[in-house]
Amino acid sequence: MSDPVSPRPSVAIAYHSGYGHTAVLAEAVRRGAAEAGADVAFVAVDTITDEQWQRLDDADAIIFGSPTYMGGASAGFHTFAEATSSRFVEGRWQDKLAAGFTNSASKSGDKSNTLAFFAAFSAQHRMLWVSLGLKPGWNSSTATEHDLNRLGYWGGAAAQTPMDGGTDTVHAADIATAEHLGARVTRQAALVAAGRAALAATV
Ligand SMILES: Cc1cc2nc3c(=O)[nH]c(=O)nc-3n(C[C@H](O)[C@H](O)[C@H](O)COP(=O)(O)O)c2cc1C
Repeated sequence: MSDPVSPRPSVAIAYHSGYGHTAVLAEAVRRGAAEAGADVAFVAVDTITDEQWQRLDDADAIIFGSPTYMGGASAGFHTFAEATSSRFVEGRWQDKLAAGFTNSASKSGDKSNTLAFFAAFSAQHRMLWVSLGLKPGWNSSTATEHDLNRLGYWGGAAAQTPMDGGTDTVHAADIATAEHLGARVTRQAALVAAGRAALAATV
């Protein structure tokens, strides 16, 4: 993890995307984190390198992303998750912050399962889960599909993209919600680092 007195938290985004939609969201998470002041590592988990594994190990926070395939995270993400088992044994990611995002074709599409998996996976690594931190959008007669968190998730950022649409069809509100997640995790990581530094100064 970064120096506890550093004001610039290190945030890694570890994602899989089969057809590019989730990659658009990952870019949005990256933008939100960078604009909030993070030093961002951007990792496509199906092509992860030794250097990128090191960036994950060094990060203050890791934000996981995957499309929802067959009611859960994709096989590409699961391959990565299983490859982290030595880190799980060693507790190498213990006390890092964690968060997640997903995308699917259906409005629901069982995305909750994917976010719940990310939370369980993070808990196995003894990480600290950061929720989306937004009220639900698009849930009253005056609300619209352009609201942040238009799909009404709490565990993480969720998006819906037509399965036959190009990467330009990822919904602007979902992109903004993903940017929010990146910024929120960055702020929480800065707070935790500051708190740890303050505690360390008292002993
Ligand atoms: C193998 C497979 C399984 C899928 N399963 C689901 C699903 O369970 N629920 C859903 O809503 N969409 C499902 N979809 C649609 C994808 O979630 C959707 O196309 C998504 O935008 C793909 O993201 P990507 O471009 O990052 O791969 C599935 C697509 C594939 C290829």
